[in-house]
Amino acid sequence: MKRSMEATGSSSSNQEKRLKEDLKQVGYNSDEEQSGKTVFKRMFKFYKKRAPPPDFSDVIDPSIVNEARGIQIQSLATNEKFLFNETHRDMLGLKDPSDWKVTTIKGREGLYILPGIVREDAHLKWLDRTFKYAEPPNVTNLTAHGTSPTSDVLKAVGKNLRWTTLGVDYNWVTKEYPFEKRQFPTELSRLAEFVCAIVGVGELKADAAIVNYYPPKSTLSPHQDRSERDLTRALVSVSFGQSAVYLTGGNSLDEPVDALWLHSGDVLVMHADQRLVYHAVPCIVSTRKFTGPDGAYSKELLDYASTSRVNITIRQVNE
Ligand SMILES: O=C(O)CCC(=O)C(=O)O
Ligand SMILES: [Fe+2]
Repeated sequence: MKRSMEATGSSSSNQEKRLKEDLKQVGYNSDEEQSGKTVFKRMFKFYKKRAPPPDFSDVIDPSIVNEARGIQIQSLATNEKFLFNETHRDMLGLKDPSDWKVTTIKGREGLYILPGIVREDAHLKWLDRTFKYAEPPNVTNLTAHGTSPTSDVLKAVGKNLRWTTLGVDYNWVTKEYPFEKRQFPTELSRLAEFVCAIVGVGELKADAAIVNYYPPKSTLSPHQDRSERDLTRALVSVSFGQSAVYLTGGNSLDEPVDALWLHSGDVLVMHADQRLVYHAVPCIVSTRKFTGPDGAYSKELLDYASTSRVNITIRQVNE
């Protein structure tokens, strides 16, 4: 996969220039500037920095067309085969696909961003669910320490929760998925199946998900998701709560990197040449407050939603 530097306006030399200027501002000397870090690691560090906060003016807003950066937005032609029904509206909380828009980036064929396709009234319901997902028998980062609660996860350990694996459980140490699987939430497989059908990236029989919980200062380091057994299948990610700067690069850490905003209710699809690219979340940025209908959600959930972020990546691991 090669990207046209001119077309996207985000050539590595431009990025290098900005990063160097920024490094100078924070008092790094030229030896450290040339420390041999990859383009991706420098970008990650740039956006991770908190004091002073980074300049976000280069972060792409996927809901705005930007010719210079190669950002295109299209409506999705809805096909009668995928008629929107009550399940999509009520269980998945999706907007009618005739209102969906899909954003693509020149040179990143296979990457799709669907801004705000989850209905406003469904964001808190999804966030609430993500803490139910963290209950046994599902595995969390706290399970191995024996501190994963059996109920009221948010109230009990919300600040320490980082991830939950669902369905076929990813093994973070061996970076492998086992062959056995547990029951997988229907709403997640339906969401991914529906999105993939509408975007037109082939079938996805989702059987695994990783839920990442991001309290305000947390990050996710640059990585590729390559352990799923069939890498021709798309990966579908959906975000809730506060916004993230999402970095998307190439198949190596030295290729150009784009920074995108991902907001609550946005879906991102990685497919084809974009399925294996390095990506990362260097920072969470507070952009909105959640109030919700009176008494419908706990104070803890409203606080979490108003300060933190949750992302679910839905995957097909087995054939
Ligand atoms: O939080 C995100 O947007 C990305 C999560 C991710 O890359 C992963 O779970 O593999
Ligand atoms: Fe990932």
